[in-house]
Amino acid sequence: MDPTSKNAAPQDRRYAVGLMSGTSVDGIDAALIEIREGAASERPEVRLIAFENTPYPAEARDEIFALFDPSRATVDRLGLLNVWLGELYAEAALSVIGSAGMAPEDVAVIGSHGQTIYHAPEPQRADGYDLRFTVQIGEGAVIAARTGIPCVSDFRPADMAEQGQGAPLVPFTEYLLYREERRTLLLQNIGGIGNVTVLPAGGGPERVYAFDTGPGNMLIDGVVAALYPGMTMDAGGAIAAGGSVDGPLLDRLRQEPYYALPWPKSTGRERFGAAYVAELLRYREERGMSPADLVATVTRLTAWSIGDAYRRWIRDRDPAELLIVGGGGSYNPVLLRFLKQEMEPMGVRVATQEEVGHHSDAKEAIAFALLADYAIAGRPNNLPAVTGARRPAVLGKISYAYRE
Ligand SMILES: Nc1ncnc2c1ncn2[C@@H]1O[C@H](COP(=O)(O)OP(=O)(O)OP(=O)(O)O)[C@@H](O)[C@H]1O
Ligand SMILES: CC(=O)N[C@H]1[C@@H]2OC[C@@H](O2)[C@@H](O)[C@@H]1O[C@H](C)C(=O)O
Repeated sequence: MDPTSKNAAPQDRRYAVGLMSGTSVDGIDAALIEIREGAASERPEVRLIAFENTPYPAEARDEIFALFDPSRATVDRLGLLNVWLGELYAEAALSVIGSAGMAPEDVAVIGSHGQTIYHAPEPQRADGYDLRFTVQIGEGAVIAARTGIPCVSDFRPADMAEQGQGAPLVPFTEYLLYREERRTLLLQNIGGIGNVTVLPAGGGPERVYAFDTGPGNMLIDGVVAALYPGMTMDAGGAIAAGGSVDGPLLDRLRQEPYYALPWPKSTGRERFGAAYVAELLRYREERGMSPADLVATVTRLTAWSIGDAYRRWIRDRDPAELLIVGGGGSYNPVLLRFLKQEMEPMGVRVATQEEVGHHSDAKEAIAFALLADYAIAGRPNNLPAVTGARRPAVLGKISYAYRE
């Protein structure tokens, strides 16, 4: 094929960087991957070459949290943080490339998820239009300018423009990379929010579905940060291990209407953020509950919500053999123990990404590298069955770099 033709196949072997900064705002994940076209280009082969996590500077982290409150997210602050994060993301990309002894010229594309500041996937009626929007910041033009590498960013709006939820996007790459002929797999990410992807045995892309199960670490982190000054997470589940689950509170929390909503559905801080945590803290004070008991209870709730999602929406249609847990929650042994107690009686084995030969932390960054690789080639990279979009779309906005 003429390599200059518009339809030229992408280079056989290429390198891409993926940047992810998730809803828990713990930092920037950067993955450098090698992509090779698989047989008949059906399944790309991906190899992780380098991975780094750079914590956000405290100042930037504080500003991100401040802007989660829409009344404080004025255009001047949002505009500034957008380019500020662009600088931080560019540094993270250059650093992971350097760590592998490679140069920016070796890398074909950067895919940057950005920082979600606000997500409003349900249509809002205005002027006769049904409007959905989502705000991810971290300016792609800055990333491209600093690195000299084309950057694909802002992936979600193109899916929403087709009436999709704009989330979750990672199932597209999970389908490419994990699907099996004989086993139905559940891929459960426990980040800030929890989300599950169902890959039915031997099924095509139209059989995949995925949705947010509810809180991931968001409630655990929120409660810990409020009750244990200086801490941002329940590292190793140490606090939950010393507490007991409060049955009446757990029962009450299970009534949250989100769990009973049918998919497609997605959620975020708007539902399980500061206001929700403030209510939990009030309840604890009124009842004189110990801090550790509250942490244990929200840990149990998080595991329950994952089991509940399987019981309610998945088990009857796609009985699964294995649930693979990824995201920071897989480093919390108490959460994992509770999750096993939920899933194993239903015949689903629980394993971590590491236990099946992958990397929990790098998974989403790898996904955005691969999504960018599709975007830059003009190939559709959403799963309409998953997001609810009415048709496939090419997600991501491209900022080209000027190369001398
Ligand atoms: N050693 C650990 N012990 C307990 N919890 C941990 C540990 N390491 C990470 N976590 C939890 O994982 C969270 C970060 O998870 P992750 O990086 O997967 O989230 P994210 O990518 O920001 O979120 P999302 O996937 O929802 O966008 C931390 O905030 C913390 O709650
Ligand atoms: C709007 C947004 O940032 N959503 C995140 C969030 O964090 C987990 C879950 O909620 C998922 O829907 C999504 O991220 C991943 C990367 C996704 O789109 O697949």
